[in-house]
Amino acid sequence: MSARVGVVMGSDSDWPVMQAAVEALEEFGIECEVDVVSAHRMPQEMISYGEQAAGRGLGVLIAGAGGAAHLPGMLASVTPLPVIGVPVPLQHLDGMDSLLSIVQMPAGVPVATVSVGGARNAGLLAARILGAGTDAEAARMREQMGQFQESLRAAAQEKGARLRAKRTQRTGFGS
Ligand SMILES: Nc1c(C(=O)O)ncn1[C@@H]1O[C@H](COP(=O)(O)O)[C@@H](O)[C@H]1O
Repeated sequence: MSARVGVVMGSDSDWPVMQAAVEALEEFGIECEVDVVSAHRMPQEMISYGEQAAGRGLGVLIAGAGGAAHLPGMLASVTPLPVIGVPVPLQHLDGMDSLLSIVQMPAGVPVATVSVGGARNAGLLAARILGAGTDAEAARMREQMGQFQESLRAAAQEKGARLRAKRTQRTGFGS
């Protein structure tokens, strides 16, 4: 099966953050490809990657970058596919630079931006986008997403139960 999601990043130094997107996709059995594609450092290759992505069978692009993070927006400008941007936090500015560079896109060129370092949600959002189709793959994705959401609900309930149990264990003054 060919890759359905392209997970690209400005540098291999982004991988510790971006691998969470790949892990989420793998949980959903979604084939993905991973590469370094930089708008700043390899502009021609970046344009080719974006222009060819849909024709190669990809359905969603996840693009992570740090600092002056132009990669997600530039990819969005040359592909009709949905692009999810992941602001990667660097040593300075706590990722605010990455976040603002990705999220403040001009009208007409949308990038769905997740939180700073939010690569896992980027993977989950890609799964949801693929699950919005009308084919069998989409139906399978929706089914699995439902199960995943059910597991979230169960985990949250468990947290509540733990908290309540902790409070009822309190004995005496000041405990
Ligand atoms: N923001 C971009 C782009 C781009 O947007 O084209 N290309 C590389 N970078 C970012 O530079 C940071 C430092 O990269 P190095 O670690 O290679 O110096 C990375 O977070 C990368 O995403």
